[in-house]
Amino acid sequence: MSNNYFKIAVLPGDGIGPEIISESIKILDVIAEAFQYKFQFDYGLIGAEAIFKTGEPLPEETLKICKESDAVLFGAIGDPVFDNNPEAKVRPEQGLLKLRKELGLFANIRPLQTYPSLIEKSPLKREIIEGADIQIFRELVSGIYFGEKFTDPEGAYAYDVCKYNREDIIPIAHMAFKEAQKRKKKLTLIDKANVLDTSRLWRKICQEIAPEYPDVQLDYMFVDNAAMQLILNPKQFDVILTENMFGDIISDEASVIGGSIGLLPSASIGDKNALFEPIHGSYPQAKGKGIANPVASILSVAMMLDHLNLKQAAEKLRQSVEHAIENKYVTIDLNTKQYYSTSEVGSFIADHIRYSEKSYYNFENVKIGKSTIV
Ligand SMILES: NC(=O)C1=CN([C@@H]2O[C@H](COP(=O)(O)OP(=O)(O)OC[C@H]3O[C@@H](n4cnc5c(N)ncnc54)[C@H](O)[C@@H]3O)[C@@H](O)[C@H]2O)C=CC1
Ligand SMILES: CC(C)CC(=O)C(=O)O
Ligand SMILES: [Mg+2]
Repeated sequence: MSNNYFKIAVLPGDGIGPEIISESIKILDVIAEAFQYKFQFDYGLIGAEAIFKTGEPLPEETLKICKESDAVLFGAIGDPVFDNNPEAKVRPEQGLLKLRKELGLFANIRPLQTYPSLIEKSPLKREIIEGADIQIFRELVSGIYFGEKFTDPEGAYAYDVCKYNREDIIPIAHMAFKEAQKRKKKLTLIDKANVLDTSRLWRKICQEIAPEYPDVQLDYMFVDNAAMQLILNPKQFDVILTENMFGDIISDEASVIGGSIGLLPSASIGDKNALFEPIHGSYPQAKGKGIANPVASILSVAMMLDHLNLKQAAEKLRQSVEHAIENKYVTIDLNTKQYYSTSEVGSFIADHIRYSEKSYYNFENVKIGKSTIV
């Protein structure tokens, strides 16, 4: 990887995937110009689109592009054709799961923050959510999503096995402890150790590792209680560490604190590869309507820039996203009375980067799209 030239694998996927990814590419083009970087975009098929075109949810060619990249930018996969057909053997989600496994992306980091101008938009009360700031570390390549599975041909029973090895837990646990050291020094392991052997293994390993991080307070919480505590008192959390399925579920729940799932980005990190994706899915009901919030994907780009060590560009991008949100330049999920389209929000953020980097930014220079006022 040279200092200013980066190969980015781009996998738009299904549903709103292509729409949000096209806003992220718009942003990367502006960042390339403003900061003198060169991004080479190599596009690949994945998910339902890949099944329809090739018969496979993750074609070999896509995997090759990803393995040869400095980072992968992923949109979303999933299509009602498969969601509504339990008999389908080849499914879009298999493409994403296989990609995560093949790239060894063991840690999925999902940051959650609140924005002052969105506090009133949340169904939760101001005093509960104001200032909430949580980093979720979700294990991504083991557990029940990857265990042995079976469906009885007669349809009488089915099972999915949840299995964890020590080696699956240790690396992500260290990452989470280290992150807690940089923050408020509190790590909460969310599990179901009162029932599950796998959860007891997670607790045992965290207890073994904890003495290496004496400044970090390690807490435990059962996942059913955690689902409640996240809504009752999210400010009690700093860094959360959890297994694959619990992390999937509680992070969608936690997105309500920020105002919309359309705001939450993520980084999936492995030893050799890294992939950046919103936490949401393909939101098929919104496909082609221009209403999807592109911010989760755009903030995933900020996480990608951090990973590529382009910290200044990442910081500028985050400032521009905040500027858009604070100026109420948002999609319909955040303001049903006055809203902008997916591409208008992307352009507003891109223009803010462009003009403020050239130091002649003022609000007049920014193209104001036509908002819809209800
Ligand atoms: N990483 C991925 O690619 C994921 C894929 N999926 C797939 O996506 C499909 C739809 O799944 P759902 O359970 O409906 O989850 P979803 O995350 O696609 O949508 C759930 C709800 O979240 C909101 N939402 C999601 N993204 C948004 C955005 N960018 N802007 C504004 N609002 C947004 C909408 O209200 C939507 O009805 C399924 O096929 C599922 O398997 C689901 C989760 C993750
Ligand atoms: C669609 C699944 C494979 C994953 C999921 O829901 C997620 O990673 O958030
Ligand atoms: Mg999910």
